[in-house]
Amino acid sequence: MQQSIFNSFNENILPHHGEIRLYDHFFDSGKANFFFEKLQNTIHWKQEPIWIFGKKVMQPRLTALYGDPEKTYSYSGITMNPIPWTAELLEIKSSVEQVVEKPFTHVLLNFYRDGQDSMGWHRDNESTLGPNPVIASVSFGVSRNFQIRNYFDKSEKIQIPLNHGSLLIMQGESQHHWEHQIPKSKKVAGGRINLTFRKLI
Ligand SMILES: O=C(O)CCC(=O)C(=O)O
Ligand SMILES: [Fe+2]
Repeated sequence: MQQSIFNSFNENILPHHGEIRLYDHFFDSGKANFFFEKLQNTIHWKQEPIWIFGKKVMQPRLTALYGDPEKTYSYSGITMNPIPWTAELLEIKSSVEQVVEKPFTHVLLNFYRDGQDSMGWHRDNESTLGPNPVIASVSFGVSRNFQIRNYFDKSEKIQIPLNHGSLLIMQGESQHHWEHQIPKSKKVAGGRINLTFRKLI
């Protein structure tokens, strides 16, 4: 049986204002290996530009958006059209939904090819995600550090490794009060695929 999201084994990582919970071995290593290979080879990965302070820059990673066809997703000045769900993505989505007990409409995928690929500080607080979004983040491949800091007091910082097959759930006020990033690392060798399931309203 799947664990409930409110199970005490998966304690809230945040000290206040929102919830972030980690399920470290959500997928066993056999399943996680299968999904990493499959996604690496079949997802339509692209390197897309974004706008930062009025400047167009290439994102330091590959991305893709899959999901229900009728809605597009916009962030950092770009609009992405979803590609229809694949069998593997639907399988991962359904496992995650059994824990979260809420449906998702889209998944944003990130492929960090090596330690030089990264994602900068941000909050997932676009109005199309609703006021207190639930975001479920699945990781396959090499472990990368996930850093979280208080948006209003940047000295309050938390770091956790996101391992092969892990599931991280962010909800409540977390996207108002806290920002997150995947920093570059000289120590990392190998690729990592991350999927963030979202509900667009
Ligand atoms: O790669 C990760 O774990 C973070 C992804 C993320 O924050 C996002 O897609 O918004
Ligand atoms: Fe994010």
